[in-house]
Amino acid sequence: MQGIWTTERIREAEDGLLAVTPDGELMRRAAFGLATQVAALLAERTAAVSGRRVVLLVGSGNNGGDALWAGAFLRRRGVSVTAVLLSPDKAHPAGLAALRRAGGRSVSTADGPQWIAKADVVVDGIVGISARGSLRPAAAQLVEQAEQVEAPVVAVDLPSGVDPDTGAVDGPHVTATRTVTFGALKPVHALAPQECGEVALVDIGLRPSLGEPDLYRLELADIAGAWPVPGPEDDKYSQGVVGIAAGSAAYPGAAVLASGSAVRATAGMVRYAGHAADVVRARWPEIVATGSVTDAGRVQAWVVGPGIGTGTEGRDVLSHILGQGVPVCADADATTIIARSSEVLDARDPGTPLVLTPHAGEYERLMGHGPGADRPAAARAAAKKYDAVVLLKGHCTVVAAPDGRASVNTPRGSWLATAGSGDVLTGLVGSLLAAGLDPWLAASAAAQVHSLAGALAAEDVPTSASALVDAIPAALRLIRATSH
Ligand SMILES: NC(=O)C1=CN([C@@H]2O[C@H](COP(=O)(O)OP(=O)(O)OC[C@H]3O[C@@H](n4cnc5c(N)ncnc54)[C@H](O)[C@@H]3O)[C@@H](O)[C@H]2O)[C@H](O)CC1
Ligand SMILES: [K+]
Repeated sequence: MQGIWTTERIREAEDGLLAVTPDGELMRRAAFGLATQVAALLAERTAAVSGRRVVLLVGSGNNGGDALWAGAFLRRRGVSVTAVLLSPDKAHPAGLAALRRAGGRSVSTADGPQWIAKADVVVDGIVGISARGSLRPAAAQLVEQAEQVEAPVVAVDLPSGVDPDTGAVDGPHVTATRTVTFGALKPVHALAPQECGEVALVDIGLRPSLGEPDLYRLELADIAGAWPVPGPEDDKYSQGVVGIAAGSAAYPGAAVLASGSAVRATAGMVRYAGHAADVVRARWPEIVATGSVTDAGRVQAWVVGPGIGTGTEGRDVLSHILGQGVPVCADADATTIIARSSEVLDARDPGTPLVLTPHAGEYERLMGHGPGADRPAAARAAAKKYDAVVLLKGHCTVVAAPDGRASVNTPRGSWLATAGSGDVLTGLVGSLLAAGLDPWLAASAAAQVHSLAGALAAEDVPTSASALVDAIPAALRLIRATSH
């Protein structure tokens, strides 16, 4: 799993490391890694490095210092380097001196546009982890000039104008082709993938001083290791039987999608219980379908909610399932029932794992306010309030556990914004809960498989939840291929 640390933790660790590292050494390590990445992009985009033109947008802090030192390193490779100084009198002195010694030039923001217009690559060294609030006018103007030209932007540490700890964007901001970050990933790198572009991590020896991550991102290899694969001694029961309580006679679709997702996700048995039994049975003959949850046989986990309605019958179904003493993934209508009358949760034995999968609107019903800009904090608050794992859906899905663990999913386009996509996700979560995975890991892995299947089903054109279900095996094959 990839570790992600907040800027506060990064700064603490950097201060510790700075105290034991020769003055300026950390910055030169960072800047050398940055220069290497810029040179690689020049070679990629213009088939040459020497003679190409790089423009540095330089703020008044160490982020600007990184950019200036990188400019000095690029000068050694024959690159023409021009630094546009936002605050000439506050630009990093040692970095600026190094750039000038190496034959680079510096200009004021007034001359910025003419140099930016001729750049092959623009380096955004305006602000890094000490950014506060939206970009100040002069910086915003420079960013707007850079966004107007063809040249790709390389962000130093993180794209300026994007909140380093939440990835929130408020006003003009850099959209980078590549972000070169130092020491460790910050939340922005996982929460704002469009603004960061491809993220390159430069090791500056920070990791040993960092301690436990604040956030995690599952790699495909982590999922490969977690996904249940039947062995010789397995049978249809031993891999975990998941029960699906979803849909109604009027709305069988959610039942078909959630059940289908569970069938595709694992080889274990899937039971369905509800009024859509005939439709589900016809579509998925593998499924043992009954008309009511009280008739359903033993399961190791339940999925409940999509299409069950929010009336007394839906509530009775939810209450019955919560009292079965097995992990439950409550989604859609079940979320609304819990938000309206949380005493329904009293049916749950303490310690019975519960996973809630709200989108922003359902989150608002659960919490009385929207998730806001800091989505890991929002998911953690809901996880604590409901003593449940909370999978907060969004472009970047965040999964938080009551113990504070939080993971950020890797979005792969927005193809999942299609009707029924949530039903497919909840079937995936339930299958992994039935297989006995830690509920936070189950929800985190399901979110990743869901987004991977979405990308595979879409192949860059709109897709549908049914196609998403059919793409689950391809997603799992891709994941398993990473572990060989
Ligand atoms: N510590 C190290 O040696 C290393 C640091 N690295 C790089 O340093 C930056 C963090 O540098 P810092 O000096 O703390 O601040 P910044 O350069 O990020 O920005 C502060 C600077 O920007 C101005 N500012 C703040 N908010 C805004 C805004 N909204 N609009 C415009 N300007 C803003 C503020 O006034 C300050 O002057 C880190 O990101 C790395 O790039 C490397 O990691 C190497 C080791
Ligand atoms: K930056």
